[in-house]
Amino acid sequence: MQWCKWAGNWKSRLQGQSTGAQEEDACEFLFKIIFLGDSNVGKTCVIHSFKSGEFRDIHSTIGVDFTVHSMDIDGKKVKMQIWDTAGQERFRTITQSYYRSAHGAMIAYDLTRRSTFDSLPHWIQAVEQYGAANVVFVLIGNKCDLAPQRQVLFEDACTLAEQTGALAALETSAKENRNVQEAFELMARELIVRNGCLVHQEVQLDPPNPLLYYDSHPIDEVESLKKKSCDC
Ligand SMILES: Nc1nc2c(ncn2[C@@H]2O[C@H](COP(=O)(O)OP(=O)(O)OP(=O)(O)O)[C@@H](O)[C@H]2O)c(=O)[nH]1
Ligand SMILES: [Mg+2]
Repeated sequence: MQWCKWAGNWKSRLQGQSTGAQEEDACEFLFKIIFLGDSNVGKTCVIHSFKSGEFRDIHSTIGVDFTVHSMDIDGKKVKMQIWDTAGQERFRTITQSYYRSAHGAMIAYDLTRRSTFDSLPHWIQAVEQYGAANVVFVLIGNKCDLAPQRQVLFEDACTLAEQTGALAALETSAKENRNVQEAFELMARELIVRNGCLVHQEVQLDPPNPLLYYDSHPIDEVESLKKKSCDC
């Protein structure tokens, strides 16, 4: 099994205690997450898998889509407002305007297509340029169910994560629903630590193209988050 080499002091961030100030326990959290990456890497499928646990073949995104999914983390209700952007070049100007108020960015590549990994520095730079300061970002190598066609080593993703200050590098499969919940939980835990208590009014709900709202699903224990690479 490959193990993810998290960048930074990830262990303490996954312990749960690091959010332990008593006043936070009563808080609800709302975080805006932007999902970026080249076209066809599987961004929309990963989001759908996160919400429903199911895989569905989906048409290429036009512009930006929006959805909300709730999580329960150590008894705290965390709403993840997810902005799914189109990877196609022709939508870049539109999508960049959605970076501004994001707390976190999931930057995805297709591990069977090297060119999508080579694009990551571009996406990271765009987050730095158009996003707020200190946006938390995670590198997502999707389609790990297609391991025989792999063109990107997991070690390369970990190295890039470390070099660029990413919170982590993970490999996911939207098709087999692997590491998808964990990727979002990792992001949520980090954002709780960094942002503390957020009121809903701080993030405006102004979706350009609303999708469905889904109920919350309890997610797995913290320990399982430490094993976040695919078995592929
Ligand atoms: N084998 C496999 N195929 C996947 C996976 N995730 C997505 N796909 C396929 O990859 C293709 C692209 O998926 P999308 O989710 O539409 O990709 P996207 O990144 O949202 O693309 P844009 O909206 O154009 O930016 C589809 O044919 C999916 O069926 C996965 O985990 N494994
Ligand atoms: Mg899409």
